[in-house]
Amino acid sequence: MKLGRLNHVGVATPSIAKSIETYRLLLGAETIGEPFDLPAQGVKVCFVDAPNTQIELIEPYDENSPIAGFLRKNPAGGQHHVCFEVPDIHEAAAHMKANGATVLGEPRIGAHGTPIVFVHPKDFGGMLVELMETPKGDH
Ligand SMILES: CC[C@@H](C(=O)O)C(=O)SCCNC(=O)CCNC(=O)[C@H](O)C(C)(C)COP(=O)(O)OP(=O)(O)OC[C@H]1O[C@@H](n2cnc3c(N)ncnc32)[C@H](O)[C@@H]1OP(=O)(O)O
Ligand SMILES: [Co+2]
Repeated sequence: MKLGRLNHVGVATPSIAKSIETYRLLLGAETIGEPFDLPAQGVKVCFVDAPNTQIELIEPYDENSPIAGFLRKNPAGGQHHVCFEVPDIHEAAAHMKANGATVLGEPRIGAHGTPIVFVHPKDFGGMLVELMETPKGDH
């Protein structure tokens, strides 16, 4: 297991459109991608570029979204997860499990087109962690 760079901070929002306005107005964000749907992950997604990482705005795709419960508890939205890159997702998931952490499901393809997996917030002091395999060529 080798900890890689902070790829993104996931921020749940009831409205990506409204959040984009806020990031432009209050933070001066200039490079903001086009929002897109990821039905397989139950979210709509939009990336806001910061110089050293990205903010991943996520809005529920439908009522079965994994972030629906979070938004019921936090109706205005909020910081939802942090995503660290790892060289090998299967090795990282096995390492987590071997050390007693709760890996949520099997690796699947995430918003950057590489495999991701989530680790339960109880294993990280209340912070939901996403692991993402470093895209080929970024090593
Ligand atoms: C865009 C695609 C992809 C990418 O490529 O980047 C993504 O980022 S997708 C992001 C959305 N997908 C996921 O979050 C998938 C993994 N998440 C889950 O499996 C669940 O959300 C969860 C973490 C297991 C929580 O399940 P849920 O049923 O929503 O919550 P509970 O109500 O049962 O809560 C249990 C417990 O956990 C606390 N909690 C819930 N969400 C978070 C969170 N984001 N951060 C911190 N803590 C969280 C919740 O408050 C409960 O705590 P207690 O009340 O103390 O038990
Ligand atoms: Co994410």
